[in-house]
Amino acid sequence: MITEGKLLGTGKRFAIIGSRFNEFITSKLIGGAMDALLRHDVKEEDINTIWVPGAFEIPVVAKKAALSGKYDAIICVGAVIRGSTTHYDYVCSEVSKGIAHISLETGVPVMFGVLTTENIEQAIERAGTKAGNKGFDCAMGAIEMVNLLEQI
Ligand SMILES: Nc1c(NC[C@H](O)[C@H](O)[C@H](O)CO)[nH]c(=O)[nH]c1=O
Ligand SMILES: CC(=O)[C@@H](O)COP(=O)(O)O
Repeated sequence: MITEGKLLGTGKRFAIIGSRFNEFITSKLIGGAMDALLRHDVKEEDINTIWVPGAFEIPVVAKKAALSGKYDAIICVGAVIRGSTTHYDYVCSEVSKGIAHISLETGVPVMFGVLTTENIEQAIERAGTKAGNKGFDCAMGAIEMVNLLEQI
């Protein structure tokens, strides 16, 4: 019987990929992810934080990380905030599709922690204020997925 995923990251290795666009949000998401990992028995030396220019660049780096065999899970965080053109739609669509595809293609859990918001306020709310920290949540999901996949 597959038990509910354990919430310990003992001995597991994680990559956190953050996009520098809206860095003031991404840095909070990375902090939340680090907090979750360290609180659940992951060693600091087993966490590699990688910065990319924007969310659109996350998938290519996530794919290389997943194929490297160096990580048990990959946590992708960033903030795509709608502007005045349709660029937002294309970035969000490609980032989400890309991340999902890598997970399925490689079998490595690649967590989608990229905020896609209508405005800055919504992003701030999800980066450690009244709506929690999506980076923390994604890291907890990563720990659960690593343990769960070991049991299947
Ligand atoms: N507007 C946002 C972007 N745009 C930049 C793209 O992600 C990409 O870096 C560029 O199109 C070059 O390939 N990125 C974000 O992460 N957040 C945004 O709000
Ligand atoms: C998500 C984006 O790419 C967006 O912030 C860019 O802003 P704009 O659509 O005003 O060029």
